[in-house]
Amino acid sequence: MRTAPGAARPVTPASILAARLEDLLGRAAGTPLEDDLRAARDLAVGLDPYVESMTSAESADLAALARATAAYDWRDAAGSLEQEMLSGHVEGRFLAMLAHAMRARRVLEVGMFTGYSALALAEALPDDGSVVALEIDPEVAAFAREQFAGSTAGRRIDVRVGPAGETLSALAGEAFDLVFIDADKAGYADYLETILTTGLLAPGGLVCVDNTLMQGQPWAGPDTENGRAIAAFNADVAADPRLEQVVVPLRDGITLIRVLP
Ligand SMILES: C[S@@+](CC[C@H](N)C(=O)[O-])C[C@H]1O[C@@H](n2cnc3c(N)ncnc32)[C@H](O)[C@@H]1O
Repeated sequence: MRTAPGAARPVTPASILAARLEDLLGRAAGTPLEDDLRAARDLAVGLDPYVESMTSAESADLAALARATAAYDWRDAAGSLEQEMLSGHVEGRFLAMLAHAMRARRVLEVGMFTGYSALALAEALPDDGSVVALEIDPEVAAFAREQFAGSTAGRRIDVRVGPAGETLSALAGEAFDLVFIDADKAGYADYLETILTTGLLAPGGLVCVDNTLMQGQPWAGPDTENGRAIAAFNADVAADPRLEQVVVPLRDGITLIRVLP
């Protein structure tokens, strides 16, 4: 279901919970549960705004990119693109913080959409750093390139258009300090395996994988294709003796993965 410009729907476990509690509170008006439900609603509804307000602000370039993405009518776009795909302020700051902490120079993104996370990462790199951003959809890649052209750090982003399975193979021989996987969920397992086994991850490098909570579907349903893909991916990573990982419950979940020495 693609929303009208500006009217984003809840797509994270916390925002879905908040919307459900809001609905329950409306239905419980005048009952003995009303006060307790209001307290639960306030806790859930206030979480994201509080986290946002206590996180360093996004750059003017990122704010403009987010505004342009929200203003665009994705109902006309091919495929299943929608404004809710954009990672946004807090996740962008989180990725940038990781890039800074690691002193990353080379970053790889699998699944760029309109370029929010690519630009957030590019802003965190030194002048000679670069982000290689993979995207299958040529129209959204053109949208992102336009945004990058009007930004300060956009020149550090190298966009490669095509199916990630193919563009990853073409990158063989290059090594990246930080890899962000955020494309089709059914492809995650293959992307991670390719990255781990073809030298794309530099020694000491980190892989970040987005949407690993998938709106709560792996533990609370409903049963969807994406939910099943993420549940299987998470279980495989958890059982992989080569890896150490932590699932960070930020937005829709980000798993950080490193290869054990
Ligand atoms: C969740 S969005 C990425 C959001 C982006 N990282 C951000 O933070 O704003 C997923 C993107 O992956 C792209 N994608 C889906 N399947 C792909 C594939 N096989 N190869 C490359 N990109 C793919 C989609 O077109 C979409 O733009």
